[in-house]
Amino acid sequence: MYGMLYESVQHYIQQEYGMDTWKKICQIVDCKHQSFKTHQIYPDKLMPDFAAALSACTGESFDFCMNFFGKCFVRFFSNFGYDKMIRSTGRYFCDFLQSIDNIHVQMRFTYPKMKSPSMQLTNVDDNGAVILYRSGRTGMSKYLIGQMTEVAKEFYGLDMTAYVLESQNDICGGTAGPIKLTDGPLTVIVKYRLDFDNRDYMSKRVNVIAHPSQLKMPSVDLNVFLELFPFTIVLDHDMRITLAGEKIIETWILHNPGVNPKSFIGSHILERFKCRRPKDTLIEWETILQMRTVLFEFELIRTGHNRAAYDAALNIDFDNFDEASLNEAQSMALASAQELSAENAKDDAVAGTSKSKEEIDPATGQRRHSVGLRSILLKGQMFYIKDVDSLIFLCSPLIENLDELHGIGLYLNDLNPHGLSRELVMAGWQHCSKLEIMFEKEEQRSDELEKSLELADSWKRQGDELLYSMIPRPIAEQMRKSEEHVCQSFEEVSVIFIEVLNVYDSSSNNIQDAMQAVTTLNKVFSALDEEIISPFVYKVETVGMVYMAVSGAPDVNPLHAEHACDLALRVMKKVKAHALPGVAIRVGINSGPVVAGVVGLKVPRYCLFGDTVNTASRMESSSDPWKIQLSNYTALKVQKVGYKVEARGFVKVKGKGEMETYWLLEGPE
Ligand code: HEM
Ligand SMILES: Nc1nc2c(ncn2[C@@H]2O[C@H](COP(=O)(O)OP(=O)(O)OP(=O)(O)O)[C@@H](O)[C@H]2O)c(=O)[nH]1
Repeated sequence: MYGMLYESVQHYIQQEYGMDTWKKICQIVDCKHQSFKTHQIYPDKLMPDFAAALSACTGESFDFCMNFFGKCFVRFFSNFGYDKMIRSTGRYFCDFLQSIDNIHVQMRFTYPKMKSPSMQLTNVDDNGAVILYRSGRTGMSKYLIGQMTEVAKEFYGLDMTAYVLESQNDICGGTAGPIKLTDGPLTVIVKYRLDFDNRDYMSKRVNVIAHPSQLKMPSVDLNVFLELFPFTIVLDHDMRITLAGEKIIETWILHNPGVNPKSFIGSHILERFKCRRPKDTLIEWETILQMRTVLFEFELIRTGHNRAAYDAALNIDFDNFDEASLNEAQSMALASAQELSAENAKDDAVAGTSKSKEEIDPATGQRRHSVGLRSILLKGQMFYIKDVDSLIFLCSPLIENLDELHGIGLYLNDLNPHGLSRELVMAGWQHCSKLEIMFEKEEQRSDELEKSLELADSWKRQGDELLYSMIPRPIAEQMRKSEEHVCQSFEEVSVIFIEVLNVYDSSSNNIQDAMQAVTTLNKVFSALDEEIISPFVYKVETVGMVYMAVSGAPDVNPLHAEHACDLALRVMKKVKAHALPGVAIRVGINSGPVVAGVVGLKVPRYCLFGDTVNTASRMESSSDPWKIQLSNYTALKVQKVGYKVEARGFVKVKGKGEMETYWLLEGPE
């Protein structure tokens, strides 16, 4: 499915539910796309997966989400100026409903690989209408309701409610989980009742009075139609071709060399054509009579393989058919035509059962090339002509560009001059070449955008890592969300100070010594960093040879004293194992209340304030090498849970007087 539909989903989920929800949905769906390219095709199943993920994130039902996506699409396509197209479809909502097919068909140049649904208005009344939706995709029926509701409201000021009257193969409908959206063998058919105020349309429709001059006009001779529309065919109640425009017969012969040209007239339409749109339509008089507002597409069945056979077959005199009189080329043409038509019949038999055999080449999205000529696709509507009690398929060939025109074996002058076919081909051709340039430019731009998004993403990640190294992640995220300054008080934390000893003799002026000291210090501090296990312990800062950490902030942690002691014991062991010559460390820990906050603008730091910090620092500065000194309060806390401590006695601590302290010997068994 084209990226435009997913762009609308992404845009409005971000707008209505926020970027975090969108990111969460992408995670659930495992969607790798940072953005969607309008004209690129993505897997169909993404749409229901997004709906199921949004349903899981918001608690809304799956159907609600698909309905929401349909509304998003209508709001979004105005960005492409398509709202003008909707407004121009007609004065009334019913005019629009009858034009949806046409809208998609007209979009073929812009979305050449589009496999759009077909819609058919089967009934209109003062209170609304009944519409039949056919599609090769499952799960989109509520999406369509969202689209129609939004168009009714936005473009026609109508409050419309839609509900499903009956449906075939539609597995949507309240399913909470993702559903498989496949272009499978099934054709989804859903009949909706649309309730809205339709009195204006009905009144104007009934009161259309033919101009008096029209009443006297003679009925039109069918042959005039056939001249005006040379690809037209006329059908009787058995759906047999009773009349046909000269161009369609000529093309049929071109595509079926060696088959009696006269056999075209009188044959059943399905002997000569495959109905491409609407899919799986019953080609019977009564059914088609109900579908006069629907756009049909019929593909000419061809056994055509090359011009030589065609040229040879041209002079076969089928009226006085005498096999013996055929020359070699004509006999070959006849034989290969019969052989290919048998093959075609076999193909159709296979396609008939699987119904999924697409004539569309999945790689290019174009109709598969025949061995020689391309098949021709006729697009038009079925009209009932009362005078002759016949259906006329008023159509013209759907040709996207000059290459396709040649591929079918036609020329511009084969297309009726007054219809738009020629302009369409030329416009299509120019349009396509312009579009191709635009697509390439857009592809480049979106690749650049994709790359810059990835680059921005990696920069953001690096920035975040840098930020989280200065400020704890929860604090940084809190700061992102609100402008106000972050400052918190904690009832009880444990602060750890670790000083690295004998790394550097400050009296030495020797550069080598200084560089050696930096290397050693970096080694020790890196070893300490590896022991910081978030969120139990957080590294606050390093000042000179001193490394400061805290347990219990920013994430409150009742076991802060234990985690602080565990860190100290691990670090002691690790630095000893490094056996750096002459280097030793000493550790001090204290527990108590602190105030924590981010200070500074240039290099914002997460700092702790309070006497607890000062005392912890004193525990370290008055400790011995290779020793862990605990304040009295911390020692008693951890002793209760099995940590082995040894009383050091009373120590004279600067600014604190005599303090009873303890050595930490080891952790609990
Ligand atoms: C006016 C501009 C519109 C454009 C450019 C447009 C284009 C498209 C495109 C590109 C697709 C995807 C098909 C594919 O990728 O194979 C699509 C699908 C679809 N469109 Fe439109 N569309 C338009 C209007 C509408 C409107 C007004 C409706 C109905 C009210 C509608 C109903 C649908 C539905 C139901 C699908 C889903 C495919 C499916 O059911 O098979 N579209 N359309
Ligand atoms: N690294 C670090 N040390 C701190 C912090 N807060 C206090 N200290 C140290 O804790 C010790 C005791 O602090 P105070 O009681 O304020 O003593 P002071 O008079 O400011 O500093 P001294 O000159 O060391 O006595 C001092 O050595 C401070 O440097 C801090 O946030 N980070």
